[in-house]
Amino acid sequence: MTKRHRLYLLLTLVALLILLIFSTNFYFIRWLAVDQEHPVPAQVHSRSLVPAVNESDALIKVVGRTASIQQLVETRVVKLKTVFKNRNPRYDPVKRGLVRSFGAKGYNISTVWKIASGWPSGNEIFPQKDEKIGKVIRALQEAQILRARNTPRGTQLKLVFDLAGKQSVLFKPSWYGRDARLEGPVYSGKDRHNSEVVAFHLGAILNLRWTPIVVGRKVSLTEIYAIADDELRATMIKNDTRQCVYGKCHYCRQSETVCDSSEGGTLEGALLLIIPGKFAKYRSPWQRTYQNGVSAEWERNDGYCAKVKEQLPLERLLDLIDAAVFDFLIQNGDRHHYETREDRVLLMDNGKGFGNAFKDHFDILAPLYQCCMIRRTTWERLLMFSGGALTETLRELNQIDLLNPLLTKEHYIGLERRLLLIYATVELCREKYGSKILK
Ligand SMILES: Nc1ncnc2c1ncn2[C@@H]1O[C@H](COP(=O)(O)OP(=O)(O)OP(=O)(O)O)[C@@H](O)[C@H]1O
Ligand SMILES: [Mn+2]
Repeated sequence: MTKRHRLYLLLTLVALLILLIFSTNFYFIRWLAVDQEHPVPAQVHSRSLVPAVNESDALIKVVGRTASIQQLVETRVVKLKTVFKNRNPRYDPVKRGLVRSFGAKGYNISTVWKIASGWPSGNEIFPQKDEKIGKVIRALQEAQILRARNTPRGTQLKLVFDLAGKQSVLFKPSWYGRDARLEGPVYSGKDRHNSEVVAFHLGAILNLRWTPIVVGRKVSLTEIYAIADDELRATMIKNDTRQCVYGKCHYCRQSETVCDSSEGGTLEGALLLIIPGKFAKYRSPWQRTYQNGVSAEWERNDGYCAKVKEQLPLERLLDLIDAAVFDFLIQNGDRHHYETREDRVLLMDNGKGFGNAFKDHFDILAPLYQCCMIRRTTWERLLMFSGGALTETLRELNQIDLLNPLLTKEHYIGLERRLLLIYATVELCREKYGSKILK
């Protein structure tokens, strides 16, 4: 071999070596991106592979990731088949059954509360179809309020009323008008009483009957003052002639009151029937940090669900995914903790929904798109209410409430828009992993 030949051979070997290193790396990166253990749609994952950034850019990175998944899902919405866009005739008898059950009707005050307290089983708080629901609703709307006090439970202003017939209820007052539009983080603002009522109706429609029974009601704070205990009275003040209250709680301030209206002399609020039984409280695995610019692990790690799967039984995870679907529809991004009854997840505290009809906080759906699974029963129920049937049914239930209209037209439009986003998310998961995503 000449010197020249040896040089050629050496150069060829070096080139081959470089090629080998390059291709191994390429396959390694691809393997990372496919990520079998952490089921996330492939496109979702690769589009979210944002170049590494320094810590101060962390939020941008997080926003970039969620936004790219959202973009992908939004693109998929356009291609949804007609089953997702047309009405499914099967919803109609279900709607009629619900409207009949929920329709307010006459009751006996000495038996009505016992009926309701006998219903809860596991996390199901009321029956699927029972005209006695209408009796409980009417009783909540009409029963005389005998005593009132403050409760420090939770962090926001809440009262406890003792109703005739020996039943206590929680009262969450109205802080906003129906067309309020809250900007900023998803958990902004105070409770929305209408959200509590709508959540009850939506839970019935989706057959996630895990919410308390709730009605809207106007109460006179002047009358409440007369039956309030001393502690509550101490937080009730007059503004001109109107009676106001600020209560005692973590976020209660004398400068932040709710008051009787000047016209009718009443204040709107939601009356929540107290769910009997013992609850356990857990930190949500998808809890937010509640700090601007600080992200939680679930916001950074697309493979986060694999970790949650190691820590929770499948049933709990499926409950949390159902809750995420529910919360995404109402736009409640504040389920920092969840409570269980007989080991099943409750949908308690639904006051942070419907803050902004024009906004879809997509990351509320993270449990669904990060785990890529959903209960088959939930999926089929969602499909039953396609093509506008969801809000048609919801409007009819909402109409039964004394505070109707509970939502503006824009909120109903928002609900339908989000339902399509849920369909598209599940379809993307199904395309990637097949029908095994339905549990
Ligand atoms: N309908 C109900 N039946 C029984 N208990 C209830 C009901 N609603 C709320 N609670 C209890 O009261 C606690 C506080 O209620 P809620 O979570 O609605 O208040 P909050 O002020 O929004 O609290 P947070 O700021 O922690 O979200 C709940 O954790 C739950 O244990
Ligand atoms: Mn809350």
